[in-house]
Parts: sequence; structure tokens; C-alpha cells
Amino acid sequence: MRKHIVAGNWKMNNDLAQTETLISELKKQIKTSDAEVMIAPSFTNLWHTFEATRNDDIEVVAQNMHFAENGAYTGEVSASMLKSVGIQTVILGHSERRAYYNETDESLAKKVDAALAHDMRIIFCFGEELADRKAGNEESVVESQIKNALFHLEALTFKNIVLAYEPVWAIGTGETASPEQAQDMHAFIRKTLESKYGNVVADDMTILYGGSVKPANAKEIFGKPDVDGGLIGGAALKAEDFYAIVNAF
Ligand SMILES: O=C[C@H](O)COP(=O)(O)O
Repeated sequence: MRKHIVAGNWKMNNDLAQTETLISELKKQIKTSDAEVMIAPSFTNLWHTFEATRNDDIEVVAQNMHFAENGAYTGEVSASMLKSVGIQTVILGHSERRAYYNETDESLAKKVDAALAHDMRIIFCFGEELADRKAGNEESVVESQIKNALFHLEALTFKNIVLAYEPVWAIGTGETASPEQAQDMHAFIRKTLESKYGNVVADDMTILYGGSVKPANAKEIFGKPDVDGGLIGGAALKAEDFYAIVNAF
């Protein structure tokens, strides 16, 4: 079923004290909303944040995980480790992971399989770079990112997947895709899914937009028919701004 979701990706921000402050600020802002609310703190703060928001309408999610179950992978965290601290959802394929940590469609396909094998929900990120858009290749880039990492899956597993379209040129730059650019790409993503999995999977897919979403532009972006929510970076670090975005639905 298609849902409205607003997820705050804190990236590598907030130590424990800052996390506690932000959680208490977030709690003051919570009111009934049409959107599911998620926050993704760093690994060190996952358990604390999970415990501290246990009774609130906030799901705590991880920013990444490894595909292996365990073993000699220094610095990495597995799906079962995440689940052991209450985490049910993981962000995979963020452009910063692809750019700085060499994540590829191939390694992401393995991470997707591992998360699904643990019955986790995935927020799967992808998006073109500025050069791709300038060359008019944005659709083919996005299509291959989706196909290479996800098209080996059975249709049924898509109920555990949320897609997040994040044009790299709009992340943390202050430059947002126009609502029309977001809508056009989201419609294309749905068409891509439909070509392999049919219209039920395509229509039911929740597709988030990410890239410089702020209180000032959220309503217009979320107003587009194929945009089901947002993956928020910078604006998720201020409780008031984050909830202004949540309440833009
Ligand atoms: O994960 C979130 C996205 O990278 C968007 O970040 P941003 O809102 O700071 O542009």
C-alpha cells in the first residue's frame, strides 16, 4: 500500500548529547500526521534513539548495513545486529555511500537481499548526477540503478521496499529539483516498475523525493501526484523544520 513517509537522514551528525537534545525537541513537535515519520541517526545512537522514542510515532532507521551476516568486516554492521537493537528499516544506496565508499549496483543488490532475508524494510536510494542531467541521461541512469539492484526480486518483496529518488546535484546544495522535475522522474520510476512487475506493484510503491527539501518547498513537492514523501537531510537536524515538512502533507 502506498504511504506518505517523511524520513530524516541525520548523516554523520549529532553526538549522544546532541541526539538527546534533538529527540526532546522532536517530541515537542509531534502531532497526528498523515505521514509516517522516520529518523536515521548514526550507528552509535541507534539504540539510544530507539529506546527514547519507543512510545512516539517515530520509527528509528539505520543509514546503512553490510550484506554479510557476520565475519571479518572491520567497521561494518549487519542486518541481524540492527534487528537486535530494534531496527526494522535500513537506508541503502545513498549517493554519499555510492560516491565515497564505492557502493555499486552489484553490492547494493546483495545488501537488498540481506535486508529482505531478515524481513527488514528498505529505503532504496538512487539518482543521477549533474552531468547525467546535463547530457539528458537522467532517465537511463535511474532506470539502470533500479534494474541492476532490484529487478532480480520477486514482485511480492516490493511491499518491503520504499524508493527514494535523490538527484545528486540537489543534495545539500540548496538547489532543489523543481516539483515538475520530481514528478516527471517519479512517474518514470513508476513506469519502469510497471514494465516488469505490473501496475499493482507500480501503483503501490511509495516513492520519496530527496534533495534540499525545506519547509518552504515541501508542500509544493509533496503536492505532486507521484511524490509520496521525502528523505530529508539538512532540514531534519532542526526539529521545527523537520516537523514543518512532516506537516506539509
Ligand atoms: O538523505 C537525504 C538527502 O541526501 C538530502 O539531503 P539534503 O536535504 O540535505 O539535501
